[in-house]
This record gives sequence, structure tokens and C-alpha cells, in this order.
Amino acid sequence: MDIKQYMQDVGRNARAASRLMAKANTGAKNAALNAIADAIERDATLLLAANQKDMDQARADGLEPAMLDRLQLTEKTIATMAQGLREMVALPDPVGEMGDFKYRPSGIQVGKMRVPLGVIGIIYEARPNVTADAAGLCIKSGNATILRGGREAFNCNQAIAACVKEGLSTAGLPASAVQIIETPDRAAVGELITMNEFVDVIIPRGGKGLIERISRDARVPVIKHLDGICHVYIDNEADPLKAVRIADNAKTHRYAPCNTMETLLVNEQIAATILPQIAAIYREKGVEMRGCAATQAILPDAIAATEEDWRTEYLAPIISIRIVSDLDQAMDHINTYGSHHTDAIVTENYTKSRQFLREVDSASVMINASTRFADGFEYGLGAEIGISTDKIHARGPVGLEGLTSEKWIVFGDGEIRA
Ligand SMILES: NC(=O)C1=CN([C@@H]2O[C@H](COP(=O)(O)OP(=O)(O)OC[C@H]3O[C@@H](n4cnc5c(N)ncnc54)[C@H](OP(=O)(O)O)[C@@H]3O)[C@@H](O)[C@H]2O)C=CC1
Ligand SMILES: N[C@@H](CCC(=O)OP(=O)(O)O)C(=O)O
Repeated sequence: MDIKQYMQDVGRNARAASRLMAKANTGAKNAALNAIADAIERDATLLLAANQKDMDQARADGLEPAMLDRLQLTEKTIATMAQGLREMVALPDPVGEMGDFKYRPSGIQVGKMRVPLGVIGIIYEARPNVTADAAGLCIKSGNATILRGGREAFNCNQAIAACVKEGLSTAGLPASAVQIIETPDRAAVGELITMNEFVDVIIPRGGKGLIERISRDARVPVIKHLDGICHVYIDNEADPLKAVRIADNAKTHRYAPCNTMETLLVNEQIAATILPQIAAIYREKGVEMRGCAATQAILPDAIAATEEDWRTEYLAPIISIRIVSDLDQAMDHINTYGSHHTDAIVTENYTKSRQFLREVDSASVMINASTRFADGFEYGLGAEIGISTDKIHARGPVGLEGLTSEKWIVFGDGEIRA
């Protein structure tokens, strides 16, 4: 395959499709979402067979259990994928919304209209449900999209692509509104992020290697959805019951997601009582603990954490634990070593919780809740493209609105500027 030529064709088709999608009515977009959901349910056996191929290869390549878990499709996850698309039908269509109107002294009326971004290139991990979610959100928000999922999910993504194309065509929308790149060659990513004539924005979802590549090579604007070095800080005024529940859920609910806690910070005044309770749960669940010297004094089985641990996203049953003197030291640690994704405080103290909200520089800042809640469904967006770790355009879980922008609109009656 001539990858440059192939990607140019993909880009050109996407640009043409984006113009049709921008003016597609809500009924047609909803019909496409329902038709894709129907096709996914009908083709469940085909999808499972394609996924089995991917799983066999991934196992042979020695993929970690948490990554296999994220790659695996089951009848239940297929049903959830279809249900997610049907739930998008019920979401209000953001395209064409108008508001903020003001009359100016000149007589013109100035306001705003919500519009699609155009063509969105999305590079993401080997998680097949993201293919359906991203396709659905881009369709509903009137965009065209070019999807590049992780290579481990290649066969399954191609099977989902067939359902998406069929659904678009059934609804009378251009099949190339959603294109899933048909090669796992990373040269295609290189083309995608430099085709500024065809692509309006790139959304990379991934870790450090992807960040480096995108930061170095992208010529298209980027909304980064990067790694999650998420923290929970247990304050000395925490409710111990809440602290234990949150420390357990934020780490062990699932190990691979970006909103999983990687570092637990504990106030020195409460550490000796709370840490043994939390450690008992981690031991039972097989979580390896790496701690600072003060942590090791309380938990002799914790291995010594290095400076590198504070900067590491394990995506695995491993946690780093640091005992801190106060809230300021906790926030300093988070703002220094975190990835500005999601961080939580456990405290019953109102003033400290307000200070944490104001001073922690992350896309989601939580009081007395698990970091695992940083998610589009959980925040009521219906679904999510991912969790933006950027500050510009969209921050945190990105849903339909994050895939649009606003243009100014002006109503006049023949006014001219003096
Ligand atoms: N903020 C968010 O919304 C989310 C963030 N993540 C983050 O993703 C990471 C885990 O997923 P993982 O699959 O390991 O992530 P990777 O970064 O390894 O892979 C993600 C995607 O990026 C591609 N990629 C990676 N490096 C390059 C490169 N140098 N050039 C071109 N393409 C590249 C991969 O392609 P290939 O298949 O070829 O490796 C894959 O499609 C974690 O850091 C997690 O926090 C995950 C989900 C959501
Ligand atoms: N929104 C997701 C997190 C996204 C994410 O990190 O995905 P992944 O790395 O594929 O497990 C959730 O909480 O389920």
C-alpha cells in the first residue's frame, strides 16, 4: 500500500463528507446511530470472531492482563456498545443551537451558533468500544472522522467499521463520514497529523510514546487526551470509612483506565491508622505497594519508591504511596508529578476542600469521590471521546459539545458601520 496516497484519499473523502455531515438533519443522524446499533447486534458473532483473532495474537505477543481485559469483547460489551449508540439518539443535537443574542448600539443583533469542528482524526488505544463511541459521537455532532485504533484491535475495528458504513448508508449519509484506517502501519499516523488541508483537529488518546510523536510532528491542531497520573490525598480530617472505600475503588476497580489512581498521598497524622487498613485490601487483591521511607515504616512489605515512581502511570496492580505533612505538600506533589488529569481529596474540612479545588491544576478535581468517576457517562455527557488533559478548547471528559465550536452570527437590517 502507498500509505501517503491512501491517506490523501482518506483525507479528501473525509473533507467532502464533513460538508454533508454539517448540514445533515438530526433525524438522519439518529437514523444512522440506530442502524449502526442494529448492525452491531446482528453481526455480534462476526465481531466476536474478529476479536478472538485479535485476542489470540495479543496473548501470543504477551500483552498484559489489564490490556487484554480492555481489548476483549463479550456479548455483554457488544450489547453495551449498541446501547451506547441508542443513548446518543436521545441526546440533544448541539449543531445549529443559537444563543447569547445582544442588540448593539449600531442596531445589529449579535449572537452565536454551534457548529461541527469538521474533520476529526482520533488516535486511540486498543479498546474496540471506543471505535463505536467515537464514530457515534462524531456522527451526532455533525463531524467526519478518521479513526486509528490500537493495532491489537485491528481485526475487530475493521468489523465494526463495516457496521458503521452500513448504518451511515442506510440513513442516506456519506459512508466516508467515518473511516477507520485500514493499515496498522504507524506511517499512516504520520500522514494523518500533517494533513492540515483535510483534517481540522487531532485527538490523540494514549501514553508517552504518542505524546512525543504528536508534540514533535503534528501540524494539525491537537486536543490531547493523554496519560493519567491520578492521585488521592487522604487528609488528617478525612472520614476513615470514606478514605478506605475511595482508596480501594480508585486503584482496584480497573487497573488500565487513565482515571485509575497511581499515587496515594496520606497525611502523616492519620497514616498510622488508615494505611494498614488500606494495605490489607491491596494485599488481598495483589496490588504491589511502593512507598516513601515513612510509608515503609508503617508497611514493612512496601518496597522503596524511587523518584521515577512518582512520575509513573503503572496501568497495573501497582501503587506508589507517599506520606505528606499537610495539604500544601500534597498539592505541591500533585502539581509537580501529576498529569493534570484527575485528582481527589478525602476530607471533612470544608475550607481545605475548597482550597484543593482552587489550587490543584487538573481537568477534574474531586472531593470525597473516586477518581474513576472521571468519565463521560458518569458526568452525564452520554458518552465520551476521551478525557482531555489539554486546557484549550475542551478539558476533562469530552462529549458532543467538545466536538463542536461556536461561530458568531449577526442579524442586520441594512445597518452599515459608521
Ligand atoms: N485521556 C484519555 O482519555 C485516555 C488516555 N489513555 C492513556 O493511554 C495510555 C494507555 O494506552 P496504550 O494503548 O498503552 O497507549 P499507547 O500510547 O501505546 O497507544 C495509543 C495509540 O497511540 C498509538 N501510538 C503510540 N505511540 C505512537 C507513535 N510513536 N506513533 C504513532 N502512533 C502511536 C498506538 O498505536 P499502536 O497500536 O501502533 O501502538 C495506539 O493507537 C495510558 O497512558 C492511558 O492513560 C487511555 C485512554 C483514554
Ligand atoms: N472513560 C473510561 C476511561 C478511558 C480509558 O482510560 O480507557 P482505557 O485506557 O482504554 O481503559 C472509563 O472510566 O471507563
